[in-house]
Amino acid sequence: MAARQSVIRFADVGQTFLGADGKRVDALDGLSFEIDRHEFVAVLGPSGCGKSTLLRLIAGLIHPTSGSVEIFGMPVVEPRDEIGIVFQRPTLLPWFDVLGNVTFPMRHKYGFVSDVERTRARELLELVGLGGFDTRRPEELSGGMQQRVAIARALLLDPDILLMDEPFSALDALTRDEMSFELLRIWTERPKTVLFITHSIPEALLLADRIIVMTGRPGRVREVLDVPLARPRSMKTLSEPAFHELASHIRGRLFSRPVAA
Ligand SMILES: Nc1ncnc2c1ncn2[C@@H]1O[C@H](COP(=O)(O)OP(=O)(O)OP(=O)(O)O)[C@@H](O)[C@H]1O
Repeated sequence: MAARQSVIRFADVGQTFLGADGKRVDALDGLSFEIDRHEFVAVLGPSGCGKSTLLRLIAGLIHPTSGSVEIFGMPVVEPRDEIGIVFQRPTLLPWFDVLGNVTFPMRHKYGFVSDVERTRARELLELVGLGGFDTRRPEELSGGMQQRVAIARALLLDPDILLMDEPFSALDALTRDEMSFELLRIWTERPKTVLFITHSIPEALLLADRIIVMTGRPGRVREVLDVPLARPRSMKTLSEPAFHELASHIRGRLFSRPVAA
């Protein structure tokens, strides 16, 4: 069996912000966990518990007030190419066509896009099911299609780590299920370490190897749960008894208060 390799490591991380009213907001407190290479980990927690903050820490967009955040054993000091990010909204640039949007990270980083990268971008568009859509404008695409473009863009620099912040929450329920299965297919074809933030217990169970369940603010780890559901997962997975047992367990954890130590 291959040795486990920790890719993301949070050690006793605390994050405090100063609100607009000058009051201190403790967003995270004593947060510790590790994520292994090519693991798919979902993060579930009540609104405002610091899930996006956790993602921004990994992305190097903010720095922890206390504790340490490491990627591949090195503290995160700035945004890195090893990380691709997909947000809730696709945030496509309306003045670029689909290909221009997917290749944007290259243009932003190097000031130009090579033919090799254009070819790679077209391959990624095939991968996300948008082959032949290169010259379309974002406004011509549905929400699900735009989010596929955002996923292709996040994969352009071939990141080891994919951070996804509620990427499907703005989509209708059917498209959301479809996108979940698409993401699993992409992850199988191009293994990545994925951290996926969601409010949806079924979505977390369908996608993840492990689920980090957080407490309310300040966010801490309430439980890290293995998801032993067989892969490949399909619509059938949703009706497995184990799926329902896990969902009800998580629901109980999310809606119970922590017991004082
Ligand atoms: N830059 C900031 N300045 C001040 N407060 C902030 C800042 N960023 C986040 N916060 C606060 O930190 C807390 C955690 O925010 P965060 O967005 O990480 O939560 P979340 O779990 O992602 O929320 P949701 O599930 O509603 O998206 C919230 O109370 C938020 O208001």
